[in-house]
Amino acid sequence: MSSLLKGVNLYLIGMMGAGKTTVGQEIARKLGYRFVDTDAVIAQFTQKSINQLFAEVGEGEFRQIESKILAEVCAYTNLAIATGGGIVTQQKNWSYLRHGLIVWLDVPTDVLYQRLAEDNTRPLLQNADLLTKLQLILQERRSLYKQADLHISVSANETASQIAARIISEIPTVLKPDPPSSSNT
Ligand SMILES: Nc1ncnc2c1ncn2[C@@H]1O[C@H](COP(=O)(O)OP(=O)(O)O)[C@@H](O)[C@H]1O
Ligand SMILES: O=C(O)C1=C[C@@H](OP(=O)(O)O)[C@@H](O)[C@H](O)C1
Ligand SMILES: [Mg+2]
Repeated sequence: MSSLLKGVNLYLIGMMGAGKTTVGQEIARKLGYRFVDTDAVIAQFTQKSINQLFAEVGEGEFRQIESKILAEVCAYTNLAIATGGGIVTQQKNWSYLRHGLIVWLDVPTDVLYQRLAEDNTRPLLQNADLLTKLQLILQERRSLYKQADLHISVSANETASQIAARIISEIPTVLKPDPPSSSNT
C-alpha cells in the first residue's frame, strides 16, 4: 500500500475527539510512514500547551501558527498527519491539505461527548454545555469536513486499529492519478 501511495501524505481531519491523533499513529505504523500531529508541533514550537496558547494569544493567533506549521509540514512526504479539528476553517489551509489525501473521521456527537466529557485539553469546549457545543461546532464545519477525499463514518465500538485498516483499504478508491509527464519528446 505504501508503494501505491508513493509517499503521498495522509491528512486526518474531523471533530475534536474523533480520534485523529490516535488513528493517525496507527496508520503511520501500518504504512511505515512517520506520524505528525500539528497540535504537538505547535506546542513544541511555542513551548506552550494548546490551552495556554488559546488563553494567552487567542484563537486567531493560534490559527495563524497552525497554518504556518501546516505549510511547513506539507513540504515533506511519507507522513500521516493528525490535524487539529479547526484546521478546515481557514481557506488557505486547503491548498496545503490538497497536497495529500484528506480523510474525514466522522464520529457521532454522542461518542465524541463520551470521549471528551472528562477531558480539559480542548479550550473551545471549556465552560460550555459539551454536547450542545459539539453539535454547534459540527454544524458550522460539516460542509468543510465533507470536502475530504475520503469520508470514514466511524461506529462507536470500532478500535483505532480497525479504523486505520479500513482507511488503508479504502485508499485505492480515491488515489489521485499521476500528473501527466512534462517530457516534450
Ligand atoms: N477508536 C477509538 N475508540 C475508543 N476511544 C478512542 C478511539 N479513538 C480515540 N479514542 C479516544 O478518544 C479521545 C480523543 O482521541 P484523539 O485521538 O485525541 O482525538 P482527536 O485528535 O481527533 O481530537 C482519546 O482519549 C482517545 O484515547
Ligand atoms: O477543533 C478545534 O478547533 C481544535 C481542535 C484541537 O485538536 P483536536 O481536534 O486534535 O482535538 C486543537 O487544535 C484546538 O483545541 C482547537
Ligand atoms: Mg488531536
